[in-house]
Amino acid sequence: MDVVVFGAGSLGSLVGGLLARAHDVTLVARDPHASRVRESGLRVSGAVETHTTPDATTDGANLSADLALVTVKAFDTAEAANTLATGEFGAVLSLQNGLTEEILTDELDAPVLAGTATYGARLLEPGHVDCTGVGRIVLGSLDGGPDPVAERVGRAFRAAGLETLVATDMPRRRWTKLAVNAGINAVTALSRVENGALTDGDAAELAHAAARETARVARAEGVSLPNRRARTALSRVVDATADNRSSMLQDIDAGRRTEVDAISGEVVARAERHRLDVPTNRTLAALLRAWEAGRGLR
Ligand SMILES: NC(=O)C1=CN([C@@H]2O[C@H](COP(=O)(O)OP(=O)(O)OC[C@H]3O[C@@H](n4cnc5c(N)ncnc54)[C@H](O)[C@@H]3O)[C@@H](O)[C@H]2O)C=CC1
Ligand SMILES: CC(C)(CO)C(=O)C(=O)O
Repeated sequence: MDVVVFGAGSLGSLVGGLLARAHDVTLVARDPHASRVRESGLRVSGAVETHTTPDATTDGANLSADLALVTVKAFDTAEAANTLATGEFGAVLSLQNGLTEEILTDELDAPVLAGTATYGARLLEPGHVDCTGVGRIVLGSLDGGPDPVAERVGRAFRAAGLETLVATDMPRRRWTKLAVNAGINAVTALSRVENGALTDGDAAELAHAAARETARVARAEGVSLPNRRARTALSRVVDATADNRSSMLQDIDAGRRTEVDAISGEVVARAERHRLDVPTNRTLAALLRAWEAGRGLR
């Protein structure tokens, strides 16, 4: 399979590097990472050790491939979609946090698949990505149900040794992940604590309230996500990732823009469409956006 990875930073370099063990991969990345990969290949270290030689470019326009994998940060999705629209792809798959697929479906003719990734990745230096944890990629039809394109992509991922599940219930999985991120990411980022601090107490209650509100909005969107399921998912992720600093907290630590708009902000935006009030997400989004504005990041 030919694969273009649009936005090869941490996650895109890891997944693209692993896919290059079995497929023709082109990374769309920034320099100096792109030029280093072209010169010396891509080193993957940590939980998976390998060295592969994907192609790499800084120009994502006019490319064509069987699959475009979108791994830019959520706030770069619209620009990525505009650039990808100049090319031709058999399918497009996002592995980003937050609800970004709708931005891709608006711009692109190719079928857009939904995906989630629990692999951990960190770009250590140009040409070198660390796999901080082997997780799983789950992908499938954006609307749910069986999908031959998703099956084909799943087989290609597994052929390259990536842990991959093709699921028929992506709507519920996307919203469950959003509920978990709306709870954990926003609360840990604002209170500067590891995920494990949300095991109990007031901060945990706040995270669960954000997840519950998200589940309510999911149901208004026609997705069956009971509060109980969102609560259990959040508690499981807190336990499984107790020592993690969430990606949003890492962004705050590094003084970078966060993915608030695609997580808490998206819950608020969708709630408004259904005339629902989501006061916890509204407050969390406002505080995160105020932090970004105060640092000139928005
Ligand atoms: N890093 C991780 O372990 C995981 C990340 N994710 C999600 O994956 C997405 C990406 O996260 P990271 O890889 O950590 O972010 P990152 O910031 O390391 O990578 C994104 C890359 O896209 C590049 N980029 C953006 N626009 C571009 C353009 N027009 N042309 C070329 N390059 C462009 C940026 O320069 C950056 O290197 C986020 O939504 C994140 O939440 C999900 C699971 C795990
Ligand atoms: C699952 C979780 C909350 C792990 O930290 C995550 O997705 C993130 O940090 O973005």
